[in-house]
Amino acid sequence: MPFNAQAPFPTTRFRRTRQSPQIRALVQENTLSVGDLIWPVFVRDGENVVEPVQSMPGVNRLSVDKIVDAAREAADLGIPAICLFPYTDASLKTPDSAEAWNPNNLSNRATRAIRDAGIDIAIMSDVALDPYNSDGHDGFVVDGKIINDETVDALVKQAIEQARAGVDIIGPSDMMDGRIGAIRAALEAEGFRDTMLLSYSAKYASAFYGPFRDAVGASGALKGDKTTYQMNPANSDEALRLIERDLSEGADMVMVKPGMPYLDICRRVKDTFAVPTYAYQVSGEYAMIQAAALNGWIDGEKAMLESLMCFKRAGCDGILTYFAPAVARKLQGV
Ligand SMILES: NCc1[nH]cc(CCC(=O)O)c1CC(=O)O
Repeated sequence: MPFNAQAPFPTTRFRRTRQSPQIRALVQENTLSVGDLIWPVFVRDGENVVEPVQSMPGVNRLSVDKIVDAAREAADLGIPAICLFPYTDASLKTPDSAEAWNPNNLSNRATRAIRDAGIDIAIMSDVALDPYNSDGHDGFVVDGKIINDETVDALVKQAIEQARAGVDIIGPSDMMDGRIGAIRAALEAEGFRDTMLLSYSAKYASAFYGPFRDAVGASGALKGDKTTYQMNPANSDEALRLIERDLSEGADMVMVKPGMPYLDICRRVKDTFAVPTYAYQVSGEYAMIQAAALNGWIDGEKAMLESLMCFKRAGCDGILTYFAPAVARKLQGV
C-alpha cells in the first residue's frame, strides 16, 4: 500500500470522512449482520423449563420443547445457525462416556425436535466427551492421562449419531489429534456427504470458559485442567499448523476460541488460508460484558455491538455468541 502517497496536513484531514453518520457509513470498511451469527444454547431435561445460568446473566438452560421455541425465534430473526450444548445429569456421566453416542441423548433429542418442527435453521453440535465424562475431560482418562486414539474412536461414534439425528454442522471441540480425518471418513462411509465440519482448530486452554462449565454442569466434575490437549495461550504459529492440519483432513470451516483476546490469531488464520473462519466469543467474555453492564460500568449494548464488529474487522466470517438474539433484534430493529 502506497502510504507515502499520503499528503501532509492540512491537505489530508482524516476528520473530513468522519464528519457525519452518512459519510461515516460511506467509508465504513466492515459490517456486522444477522447472517454472521451462530447462537450457542444450553439444553436440559424436563418440560417447560427455563433455568437461568447464574454466571451468564440473560442465558438460560432450556428443556427440549423450549429449545424448539428458541430455534423458531432465532430463525424468525434471521439467525442462520443454533449450536446445542447439553447439560447432562450427573447420573449419566461415566468413565466410558457412553451417553455421548446414545441416539436419544439430550443433544440428539433436541436436534430431532427442531428438525421435526420444520424450522429453517442450521443445527450445529459439539463433539467432545466432557458433558458425559465423569472426569469432566474431553477425552478418556486412563492413569491420569487423556488418551488420544481411543478417544477419537468414541468421538467418531458421537459425531455419527449427531449426523443421524439431523445435525448440519458438526463442531469437534475436543482438540484430540486426528479426529477431523476420522470423523470425515466415517461421515462419507455412512453416506453423510453434506454434513459439514466446523473444527475448533485453534482452541486454547482458557480461563474464559469458566461460566460455560457451570452452564453444562462440568465445573464440579473436571479433575485437573485441559492443558495437555488445548493450546497454550502463548502460541500463534502452532494455531496455523493446526488449521492447516484440520483443513487437510476435511474441515469445511475453522474456529479460533476464545475470541476477543485472540483476534490476532483470527487475522493470521484468515490472511494465511482464506477459508471460512469463525471465532467463539466464549462464556467468560459474555459474562464480563454483562457483569460490567449490570453494574452500570459500561454501556452493555454498545460493548456487545463493538465486540462483535471487531471480530469482523479481524477477518472472521462469523461469530458464535450468546448475544446472538439480542444483536439480531438490535440489527433488525425489533
Ligand atoms: N469441549 C467443551 C466445550 N465446548 C465449548 C466450550 C466453551 C464455550 C464457552 O466458554 O462459551 C467448551 C469448554 C471447555 O473446553 O472446557
